[in-house]
This record gives sequence, C-alpha cells and structure tokens, in this order.
Amino acid sequence: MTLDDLFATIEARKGADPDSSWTAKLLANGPEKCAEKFGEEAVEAIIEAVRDDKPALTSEAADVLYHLLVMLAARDVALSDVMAELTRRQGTSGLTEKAARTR
Ligand SMILES: N=c1c2ncn([C@@H]3O[C@H](COP(=O)(O)OP(=O)(O)OP(=O)(O)O)[C@@H](O)[C@H]3O)c2ncn1[C@@H]1O[C@H](COP(=O)(O)O)[C@@H](O)[C@H]1O
Repeated sequence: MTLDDLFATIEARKGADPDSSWTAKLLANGPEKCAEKFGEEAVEAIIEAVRDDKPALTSEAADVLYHLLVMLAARDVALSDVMAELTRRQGTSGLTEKAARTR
C-alpha cells in the first residue's frame, strides 16, 4: 500500500454512495467537514505522541494520513502536487529556508 494507491481509492470514491463508503460519506459532507475531521485526527495523534504510546501513535498516524488525503481530495489538490513541493524542497535545509524567509 502506498499513499498514491490510497489517494487513487479516495479519488474513486467521489460521487459514490455515502452509505457504501466512509470516504464517500466524508466527501459528501463537504471540504470544511473533511478539514475538521483531519484536525481531530491530528489532535489524537498529538496526544499519543505526548503520551509516548507507540502502538496508539502508529494507529493515529495512519488516521492522520488517510484524513489528510481526504481533505486534499475534497479541495481537488493532487497528492502529486504535494509530493512535487516536497521534491522542490529536497536539498534545502529547513534551517536555510527559514533564515531566507522575509517574514
Ligand atoms: N485508511 C482508511 C481509514 N482510516 C480510518 N478510516 C475510518 O475513519 C473513521 C475514523 O473514525 P473515528 O475513529 O474518528 O471514529 P468515528 O466513527 O468517526 O467517531 P466520531 O468522531 O464520529 O465519534 C473510521 O470509520 C475509520 O474506519 C478509514 N477509512 C478508510 N480508509 C481507506 O479507504 C479505503 C476506502 O474506504 P471506504 O471509502 O470506506 O470504502 C479503505 O479500503 C481504506 O484503505
């Protein structure tokens, strides 16, 4: 399973029957609801990271990645564009990038 595979599955759920798919149900609720759900899952992951519960953090991190992809799909942002942005940043230290910011 790759993130590309998962994103393709999520994209394929657009317009599917919300009673037959959790993803279709999320998408049918709109981008704002998808964003809210992503936020909830992120907070749950933060809690497990602070508690240092590694199995729980692993599970919550999977929820975060899934709900991130649903949020992107809801706003028609391609995962490939996000990956291209990460590629663009490759080779530039985060410290260098931060120092070069104008604000
Ligand atoms: N990776 C996931 C995935 N991760 C989490 N979830 C669902 O996300 C939901 C998160 O639920 P919560 O824990 O927040 O529980 P909840 O029922 O929402 O709780 P409340 O917040 O509503 O109280 C659960 O229903 C999980 O099943 C996922 N649902 C689907 N996928 C993937 O998406 C594919 C397509 O799924 P369907 O769209 O359902 O066919 C699946 O084959 C999986 O690969």
